[in-house]
Amino acid sequence: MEELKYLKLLSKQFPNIPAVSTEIINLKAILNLPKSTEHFLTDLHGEHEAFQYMLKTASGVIEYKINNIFDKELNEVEKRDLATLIFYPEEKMEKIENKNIDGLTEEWYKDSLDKIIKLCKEVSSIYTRSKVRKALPEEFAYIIEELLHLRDDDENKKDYHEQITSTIIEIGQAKNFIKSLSELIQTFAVDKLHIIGDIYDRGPNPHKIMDVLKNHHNVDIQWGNHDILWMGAGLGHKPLIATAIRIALRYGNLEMIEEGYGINMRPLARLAMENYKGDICDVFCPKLLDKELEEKELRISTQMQKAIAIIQFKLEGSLIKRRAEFNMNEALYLEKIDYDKGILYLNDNEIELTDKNFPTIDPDDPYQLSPQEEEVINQLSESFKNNDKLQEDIRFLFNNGSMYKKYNGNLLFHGCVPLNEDDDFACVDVGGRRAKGKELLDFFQDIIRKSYSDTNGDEDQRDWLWYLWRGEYSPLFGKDRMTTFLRYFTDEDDKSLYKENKNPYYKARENEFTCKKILSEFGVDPEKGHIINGHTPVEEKRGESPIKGNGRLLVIDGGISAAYQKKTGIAGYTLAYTHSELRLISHEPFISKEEALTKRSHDTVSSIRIMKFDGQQKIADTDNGAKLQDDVKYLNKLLEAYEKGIIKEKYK
Ligand SMILES: O=P(O)(O)OC[C@H]1O[C@](O)(COP(=O)(O)O)[C@@H](O)[C@@H]1O
Ligand SMILES: [Mn+2]
Repeated sequence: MEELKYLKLLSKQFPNIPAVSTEIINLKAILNLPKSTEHFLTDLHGEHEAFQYMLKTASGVIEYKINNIFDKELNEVEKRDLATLIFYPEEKMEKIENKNIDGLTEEWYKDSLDKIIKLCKEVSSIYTRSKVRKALPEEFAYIIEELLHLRDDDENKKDYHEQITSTIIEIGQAKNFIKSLSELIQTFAVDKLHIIGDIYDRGPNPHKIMDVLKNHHNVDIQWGNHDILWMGAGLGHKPLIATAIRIALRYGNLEMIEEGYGINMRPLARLAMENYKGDICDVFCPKLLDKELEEKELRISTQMQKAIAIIQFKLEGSLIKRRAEFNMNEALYLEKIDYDKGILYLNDNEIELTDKNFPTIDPDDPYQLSPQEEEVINQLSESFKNNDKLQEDIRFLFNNGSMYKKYNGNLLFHGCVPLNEDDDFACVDVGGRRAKGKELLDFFQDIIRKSYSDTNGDEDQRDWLWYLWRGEYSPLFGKDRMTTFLRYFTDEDDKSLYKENKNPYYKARENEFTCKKILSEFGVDPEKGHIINGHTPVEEKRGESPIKGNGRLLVIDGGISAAYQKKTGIAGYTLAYTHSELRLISHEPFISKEEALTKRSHDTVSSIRIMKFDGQQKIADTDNGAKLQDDVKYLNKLLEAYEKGIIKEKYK
């Protein structure tokens, strides 16, 4: 009965036998198309240019195609020229124009258009006509569609094709065409983009990465700890705002806050100058990566970092006291200090502080903000909450992100599934109950969504975002503690004070057994699926492998973040999942767009094949394919109902 009701509903969309039949034929054809490419990136950490490059090149997929199609026809330099024209069409054309006396000749345009059209045909060939049509730029949709559907061997249409390209050149539209077609190639080369977390912090341009993601045709995000930090900050959570600003100052990225988001930092600068005047506080000096600051600017920025760090520690202290269930008393440092002597009493140890200047701390009430600190953080909180760009960015993160994702037989998450010392799922007290494994991640996901949708701004809910940033059982953080305070204020020979211990997950994931257990817990086939992780830079230099658990788990954070490249020795891994293989790609550090444009040889990416499929993976083998197959099943039933007269056909 239920089924009949459903079929009747379906008959509104497909009112007669020809309509149902057309749809069945259409869906069956789609199921037979090759699976489109998925591209996995992680830990972008504000490195907008490197990210753009990986995206534009589809981690080597485009160069790979150029190699295949133009194998004999073009030499290495010509192939690279074609590749860079597709990656950076405007800049590349400008370069050639400036170099050649004749500028861009008609012959050059013709030749380039021909090659680009050929490549575009190839990358779009795995999609249905209707999907291709939807991706076309409005202004040239009709012409591009014509060009893409002309067959190379159709002699009759050869003149027609040539006529189109020469007219494009004649009417001065060749540049625009090359640009549009290049963008199309980039769009078609990768159908689905997965970002396994950490878009924010350390690098200079997370706000620009967000703009790219917001415009992407098909992206999902698995939240990282640094994203949660900004999502909470955007909701006005003060300890998270203080942390986000502190990290921006630490990495010399004030510009991102002031210009990228247009947040006024003058009140904090004033507070810093008034309270920390003459304070040397070297440890608060920004880690400058590629720019130099003037002496005065450097001093102010250093003092600002200290000022906001103290605000952060005070706010965190109050939060830890308010939320006993977070179990973080260990981090209540400010009340364990003898301010006259400058000594920290920690677990029976007396530790001399390296910096004893705490002008805004009242030893009797160390977590109390001074009136000026209070004013500054309130003003910052209002600026964050009322900032249109930031609100747009975090809305996108809340709406398009999740704690984990199951996609085409793989399990994607940023950090870990917390385990205990016995390598079992850690059982954690959360929100008045105990949860572990998938249930724990679902709990967090739920609370994150509520923290956004609950417009009354329940502070208790938002504290969980802070917990996810740095709590012991946070699947996004995956360490037992965060030792920021100790790293700023102590300098013991014994660096164990600073040690942040990773959750047992990070050892256990070396075992195939644990990986399979986790895959099963999340309902993913343990024999075929993979866990795909970010978060911990793979130290290739020290011989660490990104492939763990006998191939069941892949860590693709090799450090796109410039700040981590010394440690890793490379510039990150990405993963491409095509219809024929799963391929892990290791990248050399990205220097600059300029260098990418002038390089004469092809990209120095090396790749490891994780899995090669027998034959070709079809759409029928994907999650979407399963849904389509289900649709076909019901359409067949509808067809039968029409044939048997159970449901009456309608014709207009
Ligand atoms: O190097 P910094 O800026 O002090 O940051 C270190 C902090 O970042 C973290 O590594 C977290 O960031 P990641 O997710 O990028 O690892 C903390 O564990 C650590 O306390
Ligand atoms: Mn992380």
